[in-house]
Amino acid sequence: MKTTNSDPLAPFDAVVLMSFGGPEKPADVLPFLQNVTRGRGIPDERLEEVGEHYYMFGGKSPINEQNQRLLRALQREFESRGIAVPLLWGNRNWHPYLTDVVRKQAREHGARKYLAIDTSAYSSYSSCRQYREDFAAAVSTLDAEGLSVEFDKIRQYYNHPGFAKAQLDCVRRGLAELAMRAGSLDGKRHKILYVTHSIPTSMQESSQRFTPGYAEQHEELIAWISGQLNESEQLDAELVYCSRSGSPATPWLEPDINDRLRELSRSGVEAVLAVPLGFVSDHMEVKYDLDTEAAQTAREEGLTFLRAESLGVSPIFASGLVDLAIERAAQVRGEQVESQVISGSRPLGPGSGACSMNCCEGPKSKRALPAWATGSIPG
Ligand SMILES: CC1=C(CCC(=O)O)c2cc3nc(cc4[nH]c(cc5[nH]c(cc1n2)c(C)c5CCC(=O)O)c(CCC(=O)O)c4C)C(CCC(=O)O)=C3C
Ligand SMILES: [Fe+2]
Repeated sequence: MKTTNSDPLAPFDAVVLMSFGGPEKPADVLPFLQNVTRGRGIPDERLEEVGEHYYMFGGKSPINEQNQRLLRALQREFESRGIAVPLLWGNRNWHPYLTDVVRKQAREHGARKYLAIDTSAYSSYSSCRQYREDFAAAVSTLDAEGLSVEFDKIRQYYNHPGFAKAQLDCVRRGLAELAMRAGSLDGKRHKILYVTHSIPTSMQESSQRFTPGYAEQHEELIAWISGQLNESEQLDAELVYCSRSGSPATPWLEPDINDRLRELSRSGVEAVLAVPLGFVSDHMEVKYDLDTEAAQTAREEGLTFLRAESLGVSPIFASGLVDLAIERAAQVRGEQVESQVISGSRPLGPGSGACSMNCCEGPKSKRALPAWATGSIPG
């Protein structure tokens, strides 16, 4: 992206890669799960079950190492563009916590204005607004300690060309592998399942009040990817969900990938390429819910199951994130910026790089929380 400013990230004093966080060792698992589910009404049985997923992988989530790799990729991208702003890493649910990282930076370097790059591409309470609540909590905790800080964040980036092209690459490589294994691709026997994290249908509804909703954003990206694939790469594709939690009485987005695999197998499908579209790297959901559980379901059904790579530290993805940070900084400086989006999509928000003030409203219990309204463009 072209910029006339000598510091393309001005007025920000630091950039923070903001993520979910995950346990490092078995003793971390329970306190981590308690952090995640505080006030969220998740049944104890579900917590025990999810705890088992972590113990199965030695009590260590893959997410922190993935974030450290992404951090290094972003740092390299900063260096190649001559960006000297410090790059930090903070989490919502585990060390290093956002508030601790920002406190240190504010104390030691006087940094006040932070721009967050978060690891969620789509709009929803869990993937957008909850991060803004984290910023609000950090602001108020640090304010009480006499430290004044401010946050802004890049927009949700499901329709940014960097993210989208990096996903397309993963799909293409997955299809090539499927073609190699099966001899060739076959529209009748092979299928693409795009997989994302399920959310309660109430959360889906609140995600679509001002912008295309969580599910619709995935559908837009899937349509774009399908349009980019060659004729020889065309397979039927659909969106399915994983990682449902909460009470069975609460409706969540469906179909679940396991249910869909069983149906597909019974309708004559022989091989499936699962694309983890909702995850930017190999999180526990990818390692357990897809590579372990869904792979097992497929085996039981006699289906060939291939999992496309997740983005990880794809250079197109990392460089896209830096473009998004530059875009946001320019908007905050009041410059006219053209938001880059894939064809058939439009930027979120009326001229704002971020979600609108009232988007992605959370459950009633959380509504009183101040969400740091980046861009603060109402509605
Ligand atoms: C949309 C979405 C994303 C994608 C956007 C983003 O990345 O932010 C995401 C990411 C993640 N979710 C993660 C882990 C968990 N999510 C849980 C629970 C929940 N997730 C939800 C939604 C999402 N979650 C929801 C609606 C709940 C129910 C409770 C509530 O309403 O808040 C629970 C509690 C147990 C359970 O019920 O499963 C755990 C342990 C990890 C870390 C994985 C690792 O360790 O690698 C990551 C990256
Ligand atoms: Fe989650």
